[in-house]
Formats: sequence, structure tokens, C-alpha cells
Amino acid sequence: MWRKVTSTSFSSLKSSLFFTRLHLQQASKHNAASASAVSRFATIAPLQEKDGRCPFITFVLGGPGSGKGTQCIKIVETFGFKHLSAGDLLRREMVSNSEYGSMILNTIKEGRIVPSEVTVKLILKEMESSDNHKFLIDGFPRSEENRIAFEKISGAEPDVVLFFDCPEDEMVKRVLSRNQGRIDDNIDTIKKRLKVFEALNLPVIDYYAKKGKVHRINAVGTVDEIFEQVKPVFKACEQKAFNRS
Ligand SMILES: Nc1ncnc2c1ncn2[C@@H]1O[C@H](COP(=O)(O)OP(=O)(O)O)[C@@H](O)[C@H]1O
Ligand SMILES: Nc1ccn([C@@H]2O[C@H](COP(=O)(O)OP(=O)(O)O)[C@@H](O)[C@H]2O)c(=O)n1
Ligand SMILES: [Mg+2]
Repeated sequence: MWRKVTSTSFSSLKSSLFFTRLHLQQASKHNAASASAVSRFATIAPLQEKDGRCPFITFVLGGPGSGKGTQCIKIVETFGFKHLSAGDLLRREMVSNSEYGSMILNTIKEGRIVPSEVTVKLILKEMESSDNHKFLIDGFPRSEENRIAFEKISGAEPDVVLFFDCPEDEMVKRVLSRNQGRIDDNIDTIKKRLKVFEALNLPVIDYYAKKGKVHRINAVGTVDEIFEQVKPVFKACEQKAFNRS
């Protein structure tokens, strides 16, 4: 039912900046968290077909400020995806009188990851209420716990994983000049977020790379130059995957 898309750039992924600093010391901690996630989540909300078409899921990953949101806007314009930013969904939940409001605020301020139950529920609700069957899920999964929760609860896996690979100094520069009034766009939080990215998100990228799903994008350059690398990923699967039944 779920088609796999093979990566064209795994060798460059392996040699990328981040992958030279593998997170072995984190491995046992992650394994414990993953094991607990496996036993905690059950498939309770399998994703439904839309107009007889299976959902086509892209996870958009990369460190803070690597340009995920910026590129998602261009992918939506060109390829007609529904864009779901996990961070935006959490920020919306935070200001909506939700019981989770203060927990989300504190977690974002500290640059930590909101428990998967909350985030997966928000994402699946948006997916289910959309008429579109092509989804860009931006900033998710950010941990193995996120990944396992999504896969178990939805019964689905991503077709494509985009990884925007950006040096830390460039990410810091971009976040500090983002100017969107975000509580986490300050030097203390960004430092914490970079550590969390390396410890928790790189293992997810590594996991999908081993499954041949990751397309590494060099996130340095102009927005248009970066989009030139993104386009072929979607062009390659436009016909066969986007219209599948
Ligand atoms: N290629 C680029 N070069 C320079 N600045 C960029 C580029 N792409 C995005 N930006 C800017 O960097 C900041 C972070 O981009 P954003 O798309 O919000 O990243 P992310 O969603 O990965 O955190 C924004 O202010 C954005 O306008
Ligand atoms: N899957 C996710 C995504 C975001 N978040 C929280 O939301 C914050 C902002 O995420 P974001 O995706 O909007 O951030 P950027 O990468 O766009 O800068 C993260 O640092 C986390 O605190 C989360 O807990 N779980
Ligand atoms: Mg973003």
C-alpha cells in the first residue's frame, strides 16, 4: 500500500557534517525511549484514503533555521501539497485555551520536545480534515518517540523524507534574524535546540536513511538554489505516487 522512494544521495548523507558526529553515547538512552514508545502506542487511528487515493506523506526535517518552512511554501506552490508544520500546530494549540497550553509554552521555551501523544493527535486531526492526500509534515518526527508514535497510531510510514542539512553557525544566524516574535528565537534556546536536534532528531534521519527514504538537501545557498535541489525529488514521484489509488 505504501510505496517507497529510494534516496539518490545516501552517500553524501553519510559524509555530511552532522553524520560525522554520530551520537553513539545517546544510543542506549534512545533505545530505552523507543522501547517505551513501542509499548505505549497502539494503532488507533489508521489513515483513511482520500477520494480513493492513499495519503502521500513527506516528512520535512532539519535543524532549527535550516529553511524547512521556507521550502515548504515553495513545495506547496509548485506541487500542491498540504503543509502541516508541527511547530505551528503546537503554537496554535498553546494559545487556544488548551489544557496543554502551559506545558507546550515551557517545552518550546526550553527547546525540548512536546510528548508525542499531543503532537501526533494534532497532526492526524489536520490530515483527516484535509481534502488533499499529499502532505508535507514539517518539523516532525523530531525524536524516535515521535516517529514510533506516528507510525503506530496512524499505521503509516512516510514515502519521502527531506533532510535540510545546514551548518550550525548558519542556522543560528538565520534563527536570530527570523523576526517572527517567537519565544524560542533567542541564543539560549537555540543552543539547547541544536543539542536536542543532534541527540534526538539525527537518529530519526539515520533510521529513514537506512530505509532509503532520505533525500539530503544542502541547505546553504539562496532559497531558489535550494529549491532546485528539492524539485527533482517530487518530480521523480509526481506521476506514479501522487495519483496512486
Ligand atoms: N536559503 C536561505 N538563506 C538565507 N535565509 C534563509 C534561507 N531560507 C530561509 N531563510 C530564513 O531563515 C529563517 C529560518 O527559516 P525557516 O524556513 O523558518 O526555517 P525552519 O523552519 O527550518 O526553522 C527565516 O527568517 C527565513 O526567511
Ligand atoms: N515535533 C515537534 C515539533 C516542534 N516541537 C516544539 O516546537 C518548537 C518549534 O518547532 P518548529 O518546527 O516550529 O521550529 P523550527 O525548526 O521551524 O525553528 C520545537 O523546538 C519544540 O519545542 C515539538 O515539541 N515537537
Ligand atoms: Mg519552521
